[in-house]
Amino acid sequence: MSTAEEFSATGSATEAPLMDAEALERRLREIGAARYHNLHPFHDLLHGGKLNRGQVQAWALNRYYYQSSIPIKDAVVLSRFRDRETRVEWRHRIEDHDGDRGSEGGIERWLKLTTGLGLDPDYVRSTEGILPATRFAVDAYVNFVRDHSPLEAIASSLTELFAPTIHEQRIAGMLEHYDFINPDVMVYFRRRLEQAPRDANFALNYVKAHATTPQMREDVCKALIFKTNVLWVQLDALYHAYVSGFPPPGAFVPAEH
Ligand SMILES: O=C(O)c1cc(C(=O)O)c2c(n1)C(=O)C(=O)c1cc(C(=O)O)[nH]c1-2
Repeated sequence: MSTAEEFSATGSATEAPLMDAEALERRLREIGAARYHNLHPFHDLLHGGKLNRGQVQAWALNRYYYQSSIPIKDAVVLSRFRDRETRVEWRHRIEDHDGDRGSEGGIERWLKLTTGLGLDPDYVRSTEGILPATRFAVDAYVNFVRDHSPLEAIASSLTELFAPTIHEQRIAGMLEHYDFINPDVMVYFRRRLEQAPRDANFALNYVKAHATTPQMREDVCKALIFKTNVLWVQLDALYHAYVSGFPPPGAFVPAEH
């Protein structure tokens, strides 16, 4: 059933708002259960210890582009709100990733991982070796929050509802299976275990309160589907390049195959 059909079947603008909000949450959780990137075969390989160090390097290098674009995306989200309360709530997301003078943020924590994996931080920061599909997908996310409604911009962050489970799997799986991974380089994910639930709960409560019509609820669901696709295609591209073995011209080539 499409999201449009589901909402015309289960809700109307005249129904009690609480019911509509609960139906929306159920639908969002169904979308995550069916489409989140924890289901992607690349993650099975990564968390199950089936990749070599070069393939893990390729994943971390590409993922840096996502990490470093998140605060840019969040600055765009913030710019969509005239309402001070929402901006005040949202701005810590930028600080979480950028840190501050004298305090480290998520981007630096990510560089601990890439450096621990043996990648030169200047090379990682340059983003020169990333896959074209990584760049296109991540840029599409930034453009989405600029070009869609502020409600959809917030809704597109809702994949974070499902992130803590995958972060736990990743910490445990990678520490268990790879001798080149140690707890120090996994600090990024440990920190996200506290940050992601707080952010996801705000976004969920926001869309439940502000998506007050069937069309708005439909738009919220579509924004989440869009975002699951942003995540999924990045792993498709990594799989094609580094598992199937077809890196596109100009992309990072691991020393270890
Ligand atoms: O490792 C992951 O699987 C994963 C997924 C996601 C996500 O679901 O978008 C984020 C993160 N990590 C993450 O670390 C992060 O900071 C983050 C921010 C956002 C967002 O959309 O604003 N998603 C995610």
